[in-house]
Amino acid sequence: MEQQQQQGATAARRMATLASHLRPHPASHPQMEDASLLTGSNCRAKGAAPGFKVAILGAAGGIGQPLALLMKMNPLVSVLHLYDVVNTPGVTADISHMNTGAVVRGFLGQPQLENALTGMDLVIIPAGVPRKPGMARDDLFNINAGIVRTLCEGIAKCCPNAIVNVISNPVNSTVPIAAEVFKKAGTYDPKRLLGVTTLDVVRANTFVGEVIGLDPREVNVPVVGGHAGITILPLLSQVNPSCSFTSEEIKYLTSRIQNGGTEVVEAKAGAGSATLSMAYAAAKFADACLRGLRGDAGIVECSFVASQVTELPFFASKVRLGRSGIEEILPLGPLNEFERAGLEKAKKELAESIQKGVSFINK
Ligand SMILES: NC(=O)c1ccc[n+]([C@@H]2O[C@H](COP(=O)([O-])OP(=O)(O)OC[C@H]3O[C@@H](n4cnc5c(N)ncnc54)[C@H](O)[C@@H]3O)[C@@H](O)[C@H]2O)c1
Ligand SMILES: O=C(O)C[C@H](O)C(=O)O
Repeated sequence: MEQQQQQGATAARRMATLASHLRPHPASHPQMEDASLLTGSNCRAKGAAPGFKVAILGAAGGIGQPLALLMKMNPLVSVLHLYDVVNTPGVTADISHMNTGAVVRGFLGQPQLENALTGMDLVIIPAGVPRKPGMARDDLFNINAGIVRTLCEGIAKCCPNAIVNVISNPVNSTVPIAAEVFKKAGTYDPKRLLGVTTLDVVRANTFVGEVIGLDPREVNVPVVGGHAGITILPLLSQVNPSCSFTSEEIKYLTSRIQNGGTEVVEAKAGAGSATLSMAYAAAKFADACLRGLRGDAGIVECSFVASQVTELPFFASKVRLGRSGIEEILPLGPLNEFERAGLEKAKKELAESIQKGVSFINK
């Protein structure tokens, strides 16, 4: 009797799956946004393992696509929403065939933004234009500021408690923009808004590993300040494992880390900026946020966040992640003279970039 009931339930589920794939669909693709497949934040999606719900905004882009692939591979993710203004049907179909746990759904264009965001635990934003040779990140402000504002208005409305990871440049301004949007909406929680600076740490670990002859996975370099040129401040005096550098090495490493983005922009010669290493870095950071949400202890990453570590309202430094997002902002630790001088220069530029973002929303 019990066995017959089980067989009946299995057959019904298989029929429903088949029907959902055969049903004519407005977006002409079975994996695209469909109200019948959307679940509340407490429900488990059809066929999904327990886990977190993650949205990527700008998912069809150079970063978005490999990031979608990496998040589909993350066992902590049960539902993955891919939103963009172009090409999400193809990216969604492609990624959804991976036999990993997360259920993937695509959302195309502004009318589908709210469905993309509803019920999300983590929203990652790589939407926006990238640099071309000769440009500074700040040259992207005019286009990307408006994109980030619109997306954050959607977050405030549809998933105000989500952790938000901002990748879109200029990060030193887009994070303050996001904060101002959330303040206006009455949903701002500084513990849940994080600018992604992980690529600076990833690069620093790689370049320092090369110089000292260590596997980069065994190296940890804190990189503080912000995410543009001289605001990127690697603390080479605090490298773990502890090591010393000549002054030539310090100059070389600092400059290479600060200009890592430009190195890629120039090598790509007009075809964009870092996408693959960035997707790796973003996936690493998102995984840390999810492990924090799960309640894992001792998760520490550098990130550009609302901060009292300096007199500036935002600053990148080590933060401890937990169930509520940022649980602690760690102090900078002792800086040497070279780093103190770098910090003063960084703060001047950072203050202007932060103010530019704040004024954009409050003009
Ligand atoms: N934080 C970092 O360390 C870091 C590193 C690399 C790149 N970036 C930045 O990330 C951004 C994206 O870079 P990319 O190489 O992926 O660019 P890309 O042009 O390849 O992709 C951007 C995607 O955003 C989409 N998009 C544009 N407007 C949108 C909107 N309103 N809503 C949703 N999606 C929208 C585009 O359609 C495109 O698919 C750039 O601003 C770049 O400077 C940041
Ligand atoms: O350099 C860029 O424009 C992209 C990104 O900020 C990077 O550091 O690679």
